[in-house]
Amino acid sequence: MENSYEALSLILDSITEHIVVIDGNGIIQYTNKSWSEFGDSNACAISDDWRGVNYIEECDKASVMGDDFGIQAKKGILSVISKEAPFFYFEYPCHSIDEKRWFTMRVTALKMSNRDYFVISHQNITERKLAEEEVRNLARLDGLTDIPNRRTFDEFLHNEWRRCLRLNKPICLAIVDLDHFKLLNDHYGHQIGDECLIKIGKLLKKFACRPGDICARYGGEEFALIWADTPLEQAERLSNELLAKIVALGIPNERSPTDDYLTASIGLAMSVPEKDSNERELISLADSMLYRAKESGRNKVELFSHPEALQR
Ligand SMILES: Nc1nc2c(ncn2[C@@H]2O[C@H](COP(=O)(O)OP(=O)(O)OP(=O)(O)O)[C@@H](O)[C@H]2O)c(=O)[nH]1
Repeated sequence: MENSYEALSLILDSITEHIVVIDGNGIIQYTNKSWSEFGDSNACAISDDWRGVNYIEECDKASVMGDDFGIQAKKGILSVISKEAPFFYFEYPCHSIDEKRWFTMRVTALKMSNRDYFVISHQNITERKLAEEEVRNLARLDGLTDIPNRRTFDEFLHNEWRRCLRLNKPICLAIVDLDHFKLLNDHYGHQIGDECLIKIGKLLKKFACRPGDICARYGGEEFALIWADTPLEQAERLSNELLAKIVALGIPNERSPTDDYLTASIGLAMSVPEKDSNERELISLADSMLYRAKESGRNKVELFSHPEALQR
């Protein structure tokens, strides 16, 4: 095969990685075709007129415009130029208006004609990132109802508890347990039971809309909702609304001794987290309120809050 500059340049132009070579001062010496094409399609001014452009300064410009990855890229390039690191590698998001995208950036040193150069290559890793995101989502969600699972719920509550502690804000937890669900399962079959759980999951999603909210499948026919930074009266109103919506689904449960249609009971608890307290107290309070709701007739909300929290 021909061993010429032209042949090597054609080879570099044929690969999908975006490659740019800079000198020790950051001045661009070479770019391959993929690099220029990517620049063109993303309206980068330096894509075709790159001669004399300082790549490191371009990273600076990106960071001034709020791109933290520009700062990381610059640090990485400088660490290889100063021989502090043998190479630099990082993954960064670079989303366009209509598409999620991720890239890797790799910086390696290159000695040519006794001069130091640095090869910076960018590779599109969007496919891998989307697959990883999908796996992460599957691990976070309950397989039947497609809402967060117990593990996600526990993590979320732990974080929200600490956030509300820092901000001195109230946090509410509602444990929602379907009434006489065993009778529904036994009478109509497990598959119909599953369909009910899916409907309840869909409904719960509508009750967890803000960033501090979550709904989750807590156990078999038990669900949970967290409403962070929410006063008890508002959580009580939401809980009652949820019970009414469950009845309005009109799911028959004719063997139930308490109602002809599927209902639920809710144990609701509110707390304003304090130092040395933890979220387990809130869970056990909501649990005991749920027990009370079941004991006192079902299809109702029982609530608890620390008396001092009520005064805030
Ligand atoms: N179809 C279906 N049923 C489930 C699932 N997980 C739990 N269950 C059923 O939920 C029922 C829960 O029964 P219990 O704990 O006795 O509660 P309950 O009948 O709702 O009675 P109360 O809570 O006292 O009103 C059991 O029959 C479980 O088999 C599931 O994934 N699918």
